[in-house]
Amino acid sequence: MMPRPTAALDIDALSFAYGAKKALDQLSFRIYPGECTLLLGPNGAGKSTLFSLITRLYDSHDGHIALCGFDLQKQTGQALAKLGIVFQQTTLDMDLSVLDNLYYHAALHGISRKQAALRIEQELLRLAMWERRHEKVRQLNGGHRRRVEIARALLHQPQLLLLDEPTVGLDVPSRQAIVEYVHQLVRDTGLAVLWASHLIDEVYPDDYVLVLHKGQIKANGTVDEVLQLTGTSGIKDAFRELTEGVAV
Ligand SMILES: Nc1ncnc2c1ncn2[C@@H]1O[C@H](COP(=O)(O)OP(=O)(O)OP(=O)(O)O)[C@@H](O)[C@H]1O
Repeated sequence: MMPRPTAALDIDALSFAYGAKKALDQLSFRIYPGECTLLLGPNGAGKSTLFSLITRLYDSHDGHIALCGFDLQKQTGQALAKLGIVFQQTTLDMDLSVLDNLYYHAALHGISRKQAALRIEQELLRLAMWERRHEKVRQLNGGHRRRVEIARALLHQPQLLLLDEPTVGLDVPSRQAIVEYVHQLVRDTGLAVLWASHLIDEVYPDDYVLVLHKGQIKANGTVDEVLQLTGTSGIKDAFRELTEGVAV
């Protein structure tokens, strides 16, 4: 058997508390290149806390996080260089053009102008946004703004992409386009994705599913494995079963 590649994200016995309130309790899981993992959890499950720890907004000395083999605590710069993120709230500059937003971000990452031009063209073409590159972000609809944010998160060629509910507030066609685009990207480039979502219908059959509830992992596996574990025939029912009657 071929040895598995290094995990893009390796979380080991990770815990975190806000004062006396435990938000994450001994989380361990891995995501490998070319895998899309949907992180499902009801309100308060701990999704935002987990993302804050992976992006190092918060720090935990209780457990370990490694990105592509780099320890987030000891090799922070190398680890974070492997990470791209799209936050729930847009962080684009509304009054700059699509291109200027992307050049600005590339400069922050130390990418040369020439290299940035190549990367920006590649990502905007892939997202069908190249034609709109001179438009101000303010003129774009929500779905197109999201695409620009995804392009931006990919400019420095990360190996792990974190998506924090990227389709919230979008209409169905825009949502479907983003879900399809991200899955295509995973298939084509071997990117690893951790996608926090409330929307069960964003799960594809070959995705991995991680169900978080009250700071603990309730299930972690392929869609089929989670259905088997819960004895259900749909991921919606499985989620309900695992989170004990919490409304989806
Ligand atoms: N700053 C904070 N101070 C105290 N407790 C907090 C703080 N932030 C989150 N919590 C608590 O930690 C737990 C996990 O919250 P977290 O925001 O990570 O969940 P979530 O899954 O992202 O929820 P949502 O889907 O509502 O954003 C919850 O019980 C929450 O009340």
